[in-house]
Amino acid sequence: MSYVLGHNQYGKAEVHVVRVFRESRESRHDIVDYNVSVALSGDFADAHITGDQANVLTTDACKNTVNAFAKEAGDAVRAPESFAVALADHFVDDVPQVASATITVEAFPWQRIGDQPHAFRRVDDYVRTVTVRRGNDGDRPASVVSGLTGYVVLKTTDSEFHGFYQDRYTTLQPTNDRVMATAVTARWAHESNENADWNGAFDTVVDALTTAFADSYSYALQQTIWEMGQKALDAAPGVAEIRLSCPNKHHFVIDLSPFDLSNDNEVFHADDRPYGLIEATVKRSADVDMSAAYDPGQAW
Ligand SMILES: O=c1[nH]c(=O)c2[nH]c(=O)[nH]c2[nH]1
Repeated sequence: MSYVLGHNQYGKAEVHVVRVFRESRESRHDIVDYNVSVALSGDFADAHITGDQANVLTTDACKNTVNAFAKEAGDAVRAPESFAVALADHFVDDVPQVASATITVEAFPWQRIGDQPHAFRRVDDYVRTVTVRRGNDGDRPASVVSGLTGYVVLKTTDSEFHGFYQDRYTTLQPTNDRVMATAVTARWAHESNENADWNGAFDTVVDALTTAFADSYSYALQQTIWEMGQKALDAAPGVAEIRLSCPNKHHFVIDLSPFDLSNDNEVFHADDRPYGLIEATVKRSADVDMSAAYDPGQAW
């Protein structure tokens, strides 16, 4: 039998690097905290087929590159998007056998404590995410997808769910007043890989998502994420589409009648599983197809 080697990629995963920006010990410091993964494709078949490693840039060198770029890439390091673009450009432009690079970053947010110049606290509201993909075909500049995951939001009313399809397994009672909660995962694809203010653009989208969740009256989580996606596109003109993935974190009203207590949507069991999983993409037009930008490796 003869077989064919299909898509293959390799690199160092989860290089966790923290960069402190400081002029001196006394100056006001800033930090970024990134978990970076590198995946390279190209002329690497021999490494698999014959065991010849002549073309293999070691994953150890990939790790070293991430760490060195945390210093060398200057202000690009201040945003995970520009850091990932700098890394992708380096691997594709400077390592001849690399045909494409996918850089993914988890950026952990830190907040200054008060106005203290050197002290920070980790903020666990969400983890910011970035995927940058770059091929060596000049017509395909790096694509940039920003995002966040684990952003938990809840509203205590202004949420209804009724009028749904009934079959013989349907037992859910309709409601015109319920808690709605979710942990938002959102990823949005940019039209360009250049932005003078990636961090500001990220904050703009998060603010739009949050405000839309809070302000929209909901007849289903589906309707809410459609609102959230639209508001994000309204706020961020450079975003071509946004993908939302939102678990419905069910809150069930606990029956307190055995204790002669009323419960007018006051005491809930916060269930963790199973959960409804509601997902949607909101695009600027039907023609937008950004699928390759999200692909973890097969599309180039
Ligand atoms: O917002 C909701 N969407 C659903 O599709 C659904 N299904 C369900 O059981 N509860 C809910 N809530």
